[in-house]
Amino acid sequence: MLEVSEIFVSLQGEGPLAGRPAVFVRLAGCVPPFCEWCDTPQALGGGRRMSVEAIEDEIARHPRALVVITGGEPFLQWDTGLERLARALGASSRQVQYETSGKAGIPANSGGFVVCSPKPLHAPVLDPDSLSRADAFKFVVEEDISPVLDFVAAHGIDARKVWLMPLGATRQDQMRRMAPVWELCVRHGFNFSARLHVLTFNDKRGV
Ligand SMILES: C[S@@+](CC[C@H](N)C(=O)[O-])C[C@H]1O[C@@H](n2cnc3c(N)ncnc32)[C@H](O)[C@@H]1O
Ligand SMILES: Nc1nc2[nH]cc(C(=O)O)c2c(=O)[nH]1
Ligand code: SF4
Ligand SMILES: [Mg+2]
Repeated sequence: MLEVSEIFVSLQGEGPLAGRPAVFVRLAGCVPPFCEWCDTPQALGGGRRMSVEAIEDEIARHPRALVVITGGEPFLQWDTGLERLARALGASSRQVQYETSGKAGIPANSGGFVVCSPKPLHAPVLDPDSLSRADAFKFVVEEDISPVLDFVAAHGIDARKVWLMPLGATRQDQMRRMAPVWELCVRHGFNFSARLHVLTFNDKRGV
């Protein structure tokens, strides 16, 4: 069984696969300390208990090539159902992409494209083996980029795997921070990620 916050169909709004049609499975529960600016506080506690088969059935109703598994912290539920769901999706023609902070670890055989969004306050609990399994890193930037540069240097991360994304759960905050974050990407040779769903729908949920 898995604790689910929501399942919805949309477009991937951020990161390396932005723009792609996708089914989103948002698993419930995260590891404290929570990010003070988390834009999905409804997913930090418990969710609706669903069997892996029921989630597969729900996903099957939406013929999208990409399944984004997010949260909360999805890998918290690896041993209690997510591994089984990942295997079932792997056996289908779907591509899986994970959104993770990395603080619950990243399994060796996730079978998907892992986008890790490390937070400075979690850095002490992130294990190097897990981080080596991330396919891309998406850092949320408010203003000061030095924690990102320190993290990238400490873990020897290739700039081509790094995306900077402006902090902000509203259109107004995104608009305000896009230019400075864009400039930081230009200066340091990082990729830029907008938050397309926020720019398009502001702080609406389930998009
Ligand atoms: C809600 S989190 C769920 C996945 C995982 N817990 C994580 O943090 O990566 C999904 C993505 O939204 C980002 N995010 C959350 N709140 C945000 C905010 N206020 N502004 C910008 N990005 C935010 C996270 O960094 C992460 O990349
Ligand atoms: N459209 C859309 N794209 C997203 N990419 C990652 C999301 C997430 O909350 O993990 C997200 C989300 O909530 N909506
Ligand atoms: S790790 Fe992700 S889900 Fe958890 S509090 Fe931070 S942004 Fe929210
Ligand atoms: Mg989101």
